[in-house]
Amino acid sequence: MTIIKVADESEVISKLSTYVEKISNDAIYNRGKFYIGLSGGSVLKFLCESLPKINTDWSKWTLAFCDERVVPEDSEDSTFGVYKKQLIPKTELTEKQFIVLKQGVSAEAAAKDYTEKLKLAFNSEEFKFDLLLLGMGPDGHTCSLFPGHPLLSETILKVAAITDSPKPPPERITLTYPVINAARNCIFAISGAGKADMVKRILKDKEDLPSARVKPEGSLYWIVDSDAAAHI
Ligand SMILES: O=C(O)[C@H](O)[C@@H](O)[C@H](O)[C@H](O)COP(=O)(O)O
Repeated sequence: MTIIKVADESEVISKLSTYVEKISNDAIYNRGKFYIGLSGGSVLKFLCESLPKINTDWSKWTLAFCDERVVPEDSEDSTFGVYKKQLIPKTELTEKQFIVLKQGVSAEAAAKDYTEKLKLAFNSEEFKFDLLLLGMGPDGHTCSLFPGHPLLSETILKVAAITDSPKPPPERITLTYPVINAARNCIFAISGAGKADMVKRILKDKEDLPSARVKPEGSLYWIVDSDAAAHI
């Protein structure tokens, strides 16, 4: 694990650009494609600002979601809805490159459908992402994997439904650890004093919280600004 401490949120955003640029260009050079998993919450804002700055072959990108809220795409709670408005117009990406949630069905049906879409995108039963961009909530959750939730021990499903998310909205789909930990790279991007206590509990005290269970086969980076890193 590499911990990268930076001064503030704008440096989190510029570090993210540097890492995503390098990882995407390596993947495209070595395998001709780049598979990335995006998150919502504060990471969404970081990515909408940092991705348009990078030099890459956008046509080789496939974009999926580490988790997504089961809401209509035009709702402001839809993670894809925000990327559609705030990222696509600033890059050469097209909507077709995003693997999106099926609309108008239950969380469980959406999770099954998403699994099928990932199988097609990867042309495999194994979903090996080049990069997952992750956020961490103040309770230590990542994706929609919350402390104490039974989904933490899911080993069969690759994409699971959750209908009792403590963070609203309650219905979501999420990647599970077998997929997260198969990734070639995972990056947490964390900013602000509100995350400082949890950053310490995870990175210093090594508490067994959901974000601490992200231990990919590949590389793991935590980009943390000085407010979030205050206690480490
Ligand atoms: O749907 C969501 O909210 C996200 O996809 C989620 O996984 C997010 O990354 C964490 O909840 C952290 O969010 P914050 O960075 O806003 O605390």
